[in-house]
Amino acid sequence: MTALFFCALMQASHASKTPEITDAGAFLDQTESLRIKDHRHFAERLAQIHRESPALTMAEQWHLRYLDALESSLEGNYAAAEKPLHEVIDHSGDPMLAAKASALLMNNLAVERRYEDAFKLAQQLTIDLPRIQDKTVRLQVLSYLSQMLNLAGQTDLAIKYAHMMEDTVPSVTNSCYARSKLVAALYNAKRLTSSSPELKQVINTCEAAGQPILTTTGQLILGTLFLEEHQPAKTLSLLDRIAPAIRLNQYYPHALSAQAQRAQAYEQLGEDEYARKAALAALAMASPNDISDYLKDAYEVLYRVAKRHDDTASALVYYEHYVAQNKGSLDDAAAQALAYQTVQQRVLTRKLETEELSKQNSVLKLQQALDAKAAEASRLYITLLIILLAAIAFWLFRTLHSQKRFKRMAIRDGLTGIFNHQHFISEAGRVLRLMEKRRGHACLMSIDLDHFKQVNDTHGHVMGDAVLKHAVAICQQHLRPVDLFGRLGGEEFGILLHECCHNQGMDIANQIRLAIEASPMEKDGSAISISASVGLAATDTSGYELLRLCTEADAALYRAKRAGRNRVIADTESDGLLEA
Ligand SMILES: Nc1nc2c(ncn2[C@@H]2O[C@H](COP(=O)(O)OP(=O)(O)OP(=O)(O)O)[C@@H](O)[C@H]2O)c(=O)[nH]1
Repeated sequence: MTALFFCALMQASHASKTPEITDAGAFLDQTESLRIKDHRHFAERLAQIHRESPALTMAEQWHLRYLDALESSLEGNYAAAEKPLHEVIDHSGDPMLAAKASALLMNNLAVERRYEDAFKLAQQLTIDLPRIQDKTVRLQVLSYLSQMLNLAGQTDLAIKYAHMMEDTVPSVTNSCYARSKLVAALYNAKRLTSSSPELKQVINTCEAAGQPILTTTGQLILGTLFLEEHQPAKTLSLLDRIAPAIRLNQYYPHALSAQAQRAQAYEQLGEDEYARKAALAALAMASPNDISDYLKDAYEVLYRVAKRHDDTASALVYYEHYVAQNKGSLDDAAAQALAYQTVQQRVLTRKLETEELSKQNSVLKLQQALDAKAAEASRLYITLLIILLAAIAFWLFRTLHSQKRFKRMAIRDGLTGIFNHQHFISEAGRVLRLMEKRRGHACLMSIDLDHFKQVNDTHGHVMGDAVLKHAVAICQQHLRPVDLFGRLGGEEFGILLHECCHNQGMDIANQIRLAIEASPMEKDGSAISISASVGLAATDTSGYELLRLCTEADAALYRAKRAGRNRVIADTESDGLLEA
């Protein structure tokens, strides 16, 4: 019975005049709108546009090619339609036209029983569906999809697409198309009874929409349901009522279906002779190689009637035909279902492969992201480590520098850089103990600049500092690294000469004094004369005790001052003072 809906879109044509082609695009659109309503007029207009060959844009040329393919399809010449439809799909560059071409090609392929190719297109159209925004095209695609899925036994999907059709373009005609697909799917799903509201709706809507073929299709389904519900009288009454419309429509599947139903109804009523005649009338309509459910029903009726009347030979022949039709019909259904499953399986496999690839891709991406993060973290750690090491190094440097500074501050005089008093005394004590052990000699000098107060008073304190540094530098020129040199306070300095006896000490002290005297301080082109008094004590005359050496050197210095300054005086054991 599904076949009733299949390719049932052609309607008896009405003669009408063809206008002149002024706007080719509009002319093509109007022509397309006639494709179902008025096939003859549609064909005439196509012939006209080819005859008059108006100048067409590229888009119009593609549209015309599609309409030519549509015409071939409506004429049943599916082979002629296939190539142009493929060209429109692949090269027109117009997604809506390509969608219409795909839907039409899918329908043609199904009619030719090339189910696998048809379902491949159905699969693609299902994917493209959300992008098909043009409502008319969408309606057309949904209609073909519902039909295809119904063929494949996917009735739930077929019902879903039929509902979507009704929502797409609300109009009586579209409602008729949508409800036809819905009823076909519901019937196939065995969800219809003779009292189902959907059935009444489709008959009434299609009648109101002026769609006689679809109206009759609905009515024939009702007839079949009456038969399934064992109400043959109702079937016959219905068939009588719609007979004029069937004759007028001249639609072969309807005529065949009606005849087969009539045979079944008579058989159910026990009217075997009427049943036999009706079944033979059905067979008479068919071509020798036709395979259909209606022929199967007719042969079944003939077989049972012959059997009941003990016409075994005829019964056997009819039974063979019945089996052939049944097998053909079952084979066709099986081929449809198998093709659908094959395409679905391929799609599923591709999907799984894609998912697997995308999973692998995700893992790779994740890995890359992790690697990048790890590299970033490593860079961060390295940077932090470098900063930390730099901070530690800086801290160490600062600490060592500070320690060095503090150490220096602890042992050196801030102005002159030589040992301070405390460190000089401690070092001098150590060296004297060493000398005492080795039985070596050392000399302790106490040096004091003369009249230094006057330098400060005359030239200022800053100049006084410069003179102090100048005097220290002169002294250092006469000392060895092993000798100790310290500032004992103010303008007074101490020197401990290492491995040095009394006489050597006197010589060095004198050299220093003379050098100071001979090196006046330069200031603004004039010279500031300086001199120093020196007191000397030596271990070979005063022993190794530091306190005694200091006391004696100081006493000698005091005497040098009193004796007139700028001189060296040594304390001796015998005669007290010895002036150099
Ligand atoms: N510019 C400067 N002056 C200092 C420093 N320490 C001490 N003095 C000064 O040195 C002077 C020492 O003076 P005095 O003790 O009277 O001795 P003097 O003037 O050298 O006289 P005599 O020692 O008797 O020859 C004082 O004026 C101190 O202020 C210093 O670090 N810098």
